[in-house]
Amino acid sequence: MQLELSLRHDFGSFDIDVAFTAPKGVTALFGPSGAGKTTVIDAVAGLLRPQHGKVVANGDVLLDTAAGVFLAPNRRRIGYVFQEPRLFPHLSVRSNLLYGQRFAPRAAEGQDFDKVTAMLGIGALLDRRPGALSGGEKARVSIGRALLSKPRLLLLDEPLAALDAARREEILPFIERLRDAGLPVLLVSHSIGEVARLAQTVVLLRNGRVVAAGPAATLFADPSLAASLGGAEAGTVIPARVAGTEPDGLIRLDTAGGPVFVTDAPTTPGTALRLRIHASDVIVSRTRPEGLSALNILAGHVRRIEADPDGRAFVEIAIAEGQSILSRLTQRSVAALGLAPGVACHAILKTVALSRDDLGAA
Ligand SMILES: Nc1ncnc2c1ncn2[C@@H]1O[C@H](COP(=O)(O)OP(=O)(O)OP(=O)(O)O)[C@@H](O)[C@H]1O
Repeated sequence: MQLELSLRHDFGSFDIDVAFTAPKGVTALFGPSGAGKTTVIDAVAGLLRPQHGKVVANGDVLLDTAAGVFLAPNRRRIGYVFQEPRLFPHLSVRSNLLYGQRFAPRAAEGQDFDKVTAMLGIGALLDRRPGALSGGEKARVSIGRALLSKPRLLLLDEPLAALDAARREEILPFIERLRDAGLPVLLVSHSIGEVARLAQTVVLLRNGRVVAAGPAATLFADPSLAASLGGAEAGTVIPARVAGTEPDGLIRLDTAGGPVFVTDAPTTPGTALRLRIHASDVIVSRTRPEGLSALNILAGHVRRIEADPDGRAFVEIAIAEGQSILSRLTQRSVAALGLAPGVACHAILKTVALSRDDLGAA
């Protein structure tokens, strides 16, 4: 499944001109408020009829202004989950879910009622009304309703924004499962942590234009994009695999740059994970440090350095072919250490800095 989109529209006070391709998996639209994220997904859903544009989902043309094609929203087979779950308050959870199912084409592939309710953990809620659900439960029901319409593509517009951290943590694994089940997802999110955890592809928007688009790991490792992709919360995502539990309880993850020890992670050896490493949690040493309490020392070399206007810099450290992590240092440290592209160095991470939030399913 692949989504190709080009879109030009002038609202008068704001004009948007974007084009990108979303391969299968989760594609995140990221950017500041007013960048045009919702406008893009509204055009995909058919809620906006742009002045110029083309939307092709797996070869099916949903919109082509040049050819006069505009498929009505209900014929696009797209599931749209809004920030606030728009459930029918007078209907039970079961009836809300069945409402989604009414739109599913008979022959369409997709998961059936029992599978969806089991996957989202909402089987016990079926006879309740939405008013008697928590925010996280409502979000799951609204994702379930969208899934039961057997969409070819799921649009998630800030589905977790209204939830607290605990409820978010409740939903994230379900979105990971959708991704793993192969359903393409276009996700709008303000949270760089969420994007890092879920997205394989990132489209960075600003002022109605695409600033950068491509594989998430590549964009996150680009120091020149770090200010836009999180700023103080910027970080990279690297693959990791659970090696086992140490006698002292720490869990060893193997990465291409060496072992990383964490306190909270799945313990089944062999489990593949995505490990997010915050740039501000990484310090850099030219020599391999001795007598240091931090256990996580990854060897690599400097690839790129990008200075900030505020006296700091993002340093990209390559730890393996195609894998980098970022460190956020003061420019003074960069100079004192003599860091420059090609210089060998060690990236040091504190074990306690690596929390469960930073580990996602691969
Ligand atoms: N129907 C409309 N008429 C006029 N302007 C509009 C319309 N819809 C959106 N806009 C403008 O387009 C711009 C982009 O809006 P959009 O909702 O796509 O941004 P966004 O990136 O989703 O922002 P946020 O993160 O705040 O939701 C905004 O300046 C908005 O005011």
